[in-house]
Amino acid sequence: MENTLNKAHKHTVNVAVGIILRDTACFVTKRNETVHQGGKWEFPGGKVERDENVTDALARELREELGIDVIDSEPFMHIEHDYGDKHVTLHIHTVSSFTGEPRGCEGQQGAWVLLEDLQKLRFPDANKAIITKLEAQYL
Ligand SMILES: Nc1nc2c([nH]c(=O)n2[C@@H]2O[C@H](COP(=O)(O)OP(=O)(O)OP(=O)(O)O)[C@@H](O)[C@H]2O)c(=O)[nH]1
Ligand SMILES: [Mg+2]
Repeated sequence: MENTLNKAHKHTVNVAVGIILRDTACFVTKRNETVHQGGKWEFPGGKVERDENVTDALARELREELGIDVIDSEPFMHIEHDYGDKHVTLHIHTVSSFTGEPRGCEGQQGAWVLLEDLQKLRFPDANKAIITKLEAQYL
């Protein structure tokens, strides 16, 4: 059974994802139209590189994408999702301590959104469980 699982998930892409929290809002960005799941909102982050752990990848991606330095992050949840064209494993952390002011450093749109308003935005399908858990935990 374990072999079957390993085989099925051999091509999963490991992604470090940050829920940037301040009071009752979180900072989200919009994915470029041309990329996988383009045009949808996302929690900032990106692929974990070889020889990198999730915490390091998260810090690197948030520095590159938002220009912030993570002081502290906490594991929030894991999600595996198969988009058909791509299988992803999201390693999601909450980030409530950081320096700098987040902005879209790579030209992407960014916004502070109240947690209660997240469900109004269009996110990739894998993100539904994140929003459900955030609402349950913080609202
Ligand atoms: N960053 C991020 N990726 C997500 C989320 N939800 C989700 O399904 N993904 C998927 O995770 C995958 C990797 O994320 P990414 O495109 O940000 O990776 P990256 O920054 O390293 O991009 P690059 O290496 O192409 O420059 C994408 O296929 C994306 O569709 C999310 O909330 N945030
Ligand atoms: Mg990214």
